[in-house]
Amino acid sequence: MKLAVGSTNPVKVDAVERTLARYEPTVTAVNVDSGVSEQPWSIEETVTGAENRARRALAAADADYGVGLEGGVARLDGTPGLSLIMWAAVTDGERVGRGGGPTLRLPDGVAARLDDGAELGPVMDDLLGTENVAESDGAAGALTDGLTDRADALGEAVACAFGPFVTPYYDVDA
Ligand SMILES: O=P(O)(O)OP(=O)(O)OP(=O)(O)OC[C@H]1O[C@@H](n2cnc3c(O)ncnc32)[C@H](O)[C@@H]1O
Ligand SMILES: [Mg+2]
Repeated sequence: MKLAVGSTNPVKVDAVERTLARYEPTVTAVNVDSGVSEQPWSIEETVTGAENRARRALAAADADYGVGLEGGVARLDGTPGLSLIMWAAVTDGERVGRGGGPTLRLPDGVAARLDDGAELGPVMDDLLGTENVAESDGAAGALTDGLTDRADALGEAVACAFGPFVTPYYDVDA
């Protein structure tokens, strides 16, 4: 399976490679514009970023599928505070599959800085005393003491987005 991933962030490439290992993927990382803010602030904007990355990656590389991953934040109905969300999109050039990853609450101190216009990656680095945590364990790793991490979390979104392409069930009547 030939895949074009719409990011050069190693954690995103790793998430795709590991999740789809069964299909022995060859992965090309493509530096595309997400077409949304650096820090998406809603489910809609985050999904749109993932879709744009998937389409643009497929257009730029010789691949069977384009895969886009986008991180965002959102205030979700029924939960307090600000949540970190993540979405994946997959396209074969015709259809698009979408899948969400885990959601976790951000600390209120982090949320306050995002409210002031900051991006999550640098704010997490300030909190943790790290450099580029968004390219390794991520907020998901740091805020769970490693019970999960950003690659695993993004991988769940990738798996869910691939459903329509790797099963027959989206094309039949139930
Ligand atoms: O190079 P790209 O693909 O853009 O990788 P990125 O790390 O910037 O990832 P996103 O654009 O999808 O994420 C939007 C912002 O949210 C941050 N972010 C998302 N998930 C994160 C995580 O688990 N830990 C730290 N920062 C995260 C990220 O660093 C950006 O500032
Ligand atoms: Mg980014």
